[in-house]
Order: sequence, then C-alpha cells, then structure tokens
Amino acid sequence: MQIAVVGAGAVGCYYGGLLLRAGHDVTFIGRQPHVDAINAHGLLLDTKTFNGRLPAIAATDATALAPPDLVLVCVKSADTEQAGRALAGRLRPETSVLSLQNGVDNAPRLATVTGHAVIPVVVYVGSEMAGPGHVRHHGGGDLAIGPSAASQALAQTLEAAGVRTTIADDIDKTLWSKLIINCAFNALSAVAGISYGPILEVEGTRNVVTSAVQEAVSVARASGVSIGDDLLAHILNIPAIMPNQMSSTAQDLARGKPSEIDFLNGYVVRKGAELGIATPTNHAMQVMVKLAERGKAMSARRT
Ligand SMILES: NC(=O)C1=CN([C@@H]2O[C@H](COP(=O)(O)OP(=O)(O)OC[C@H]3O[C@@H](n4cnc5c(N)ncnc54)[C@H](OP(=O)(O)O)[C@@H]3O)[C@@H](O)[C@H]2O)C=CC1
Ligand SMILES: CC(C)(CO)C(=O)C(=O)O
Repeated sequence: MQIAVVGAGAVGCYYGGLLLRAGHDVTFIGRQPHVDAINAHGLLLDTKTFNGRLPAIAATDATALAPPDLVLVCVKSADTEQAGRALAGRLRPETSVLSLQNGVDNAPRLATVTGHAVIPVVVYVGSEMAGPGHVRHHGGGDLAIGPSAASQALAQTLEAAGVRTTIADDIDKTLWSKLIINCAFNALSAVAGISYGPILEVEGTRNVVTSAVQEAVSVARASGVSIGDDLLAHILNIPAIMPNQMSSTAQDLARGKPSEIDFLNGYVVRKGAELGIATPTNHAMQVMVKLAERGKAMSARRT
C-alpha cells in the first residue's frame, strides 16, 4: 500500500515505521533534519522489541507525493490546517485519511481544508523523537479508529503491522474521554514540571482535577456526547497507573515548543462559551500554560 505520513514526528514515525516494516511503501513528510536523516540512513525505529534502520523516503512537502492509498496526519493540532492544505490535489476519492492526533476537532478541521472525509483516530502510545530520523517507543501503541466503510480493512492493515486496533462505534465518546484525561492532568503536569505520580498528593489538586473534569464532562454532554459517570474515578486513578508520565504539554514546554493547550482545555473553554457552560478551571489551566509558554519564550530571547 502507498502510505504518506504527514508530520514525521513521534507518532508519525512510530506508526509509519511499523507499516514500513510490514512491507508498505511509506513516504514521510516532515521537517528538514528528520527528512535528511531518513533519506540518508533510513528511519531508526527503536522499540522494546525491534531496533533497526528501515530504508524510507522522506520529503519536506507533499508536492512530490504520488497519490497515496492511505494518509496518516500526525502533526500537532495547531498545524492541522497547514498540513491539510499541503495535501490538496494529492488525494484520490478512495484515499483514506486518518487523523492521529489528540483533541476532538482535528478530523473535521482537516476535512474542511482538504474537502476529503477524514477518519478520527485516538492514539494510545508513548513515543518521542530521540534525534533526527530516530523514533523511540516508550509503551502502548493501541489505536481506536472511527467507523467508516474503509475502517475494517484499515484495522486489518494496522493489525498486520503489529498495531492493536479497534473500531470505536462511538468515536466521539472515545475522543472526548481522552480529551478529558488531557484536561485533567496536562496543564498541571506542565506548569509544575511534575509527573503524574505525586500530582494528587498535593493538597487541593484532587479538587482542581475534579472540577476540570466535571466542567469538561458537562460540555461533552451538552455537545451530545455520552460520557459515563465512571470517567472521573478512572481519571483519578491515572496517577497510580502511570506515575512516571510527564504530560505531552509538559514535554512541549520543556522543549520550548508551543503546546496544544488551546485544543485541550482551550477547546473545552471555547465550546463551553458557545453552549453557555462555565469552565473557569479549564480556563485557568489554559491561561497558566499560555503564561508558562510566554515565560519560556521570553527567557529564550534573553539568552
Ligand atoms: N507523542 C506521543 O506519545 C503522543 C502524541 N499524540 C498526539 O499526536 C499528535 C502528534 O504528536 P507528536 O508526534 O508527538 O508530535 P511531533 O511534534 O513529534 O511530530 C509532528 C512533526 O510534524 C512536523 N510538522 C508540523 N507541520 C508540518 C507540515 N505541514 N509538514 C511537515 N511536517 C510538519 C513537526 O515539526 P515542528 O515541530 O517543526 O512543527 C514535527 O516534527 C499530537 O496531536 C499529539 O497530541 C497522541 C498520543 C501520544
Ligand atoms: C499522557 C496522556 C495519555 C495523558 O495526559 C497524554 O495523552 C498526553 O500527555 O498528552
């Protein structure tokens, strides 16, 4: 299968790498250092069970791309429109486009700019770029893909490449459940520079997390998404399940990269405003992260 990965980063190189290893023809669209490293030495796929270089083709834009059968869009949420616009004219009607991104609105935003149907995917992986063209897998890897006429065949392709894949009948619920987890912990982990393990030990955190979750659940339900009553208990147990996890927002801040906070707590705030639901805790979390980003940028300019 001809596959294009748009966003040769932690997620794109991990899933693209597994598909490459399974024999597919994968082209990685990414930034110059990764593109140069992949073209020169192959993609270095570094997982617990496989560590090796896989010959691959990479490019900094999609202009040279032959129309693919499958596109995995794996850019951060702020880059969705730009990535989508770059695909214009390169998609055949039968091309499947998957959005492997956090947040709940990337697939519709991508569909708007490409004029093509986009299947949302919830990604349960921990991976990072350890260097140019070098993806390191830390754990997990399951995908939940939205239902579509192509989803069964796509799930089979992914399974054959070693990716445990389910088709989520209620993909909105699955997307929102992940979003609400992100709303609970990402900002706190980022602003404090703390992993999840000790987060609830600090007095008051449990109340703040509960409030953020309750607001987000209210917004989800008012948007027509049926979130169960058990989600809060699950979320409060996450620090015990992944004590060493730093949120992706914390990792973005540490790297001096813009975070996705406007598409996590920020999305709940925007949607809440539309629906007349107050979201002060999510708003405070969004603002704290924006301030921390600003602080980082200012100190980087001073050095
Ligand atoms: N990493 C993880 O473990 C997980 C990530 N996710 C989600 O997956 C999505 C992707 O995250 P992740 O892989 O970590 O992000 P990365 O930043 O590692 O990868 C995205 C890459 O795409 C590049 N890029 C952005 N726009 C374009 C473009 N138009 N053309 C070519 N390259 C582009 C980025 O460059 P630059 O940085 O220069 O902009 C970056 O190198 C996010 O929504 C994230 O929340 C979900 C679960 C786990
Ligand atoms: C670690 C996890 C699953 C929860 O916050 C995540 O998705 C993130 O950090 O963005």
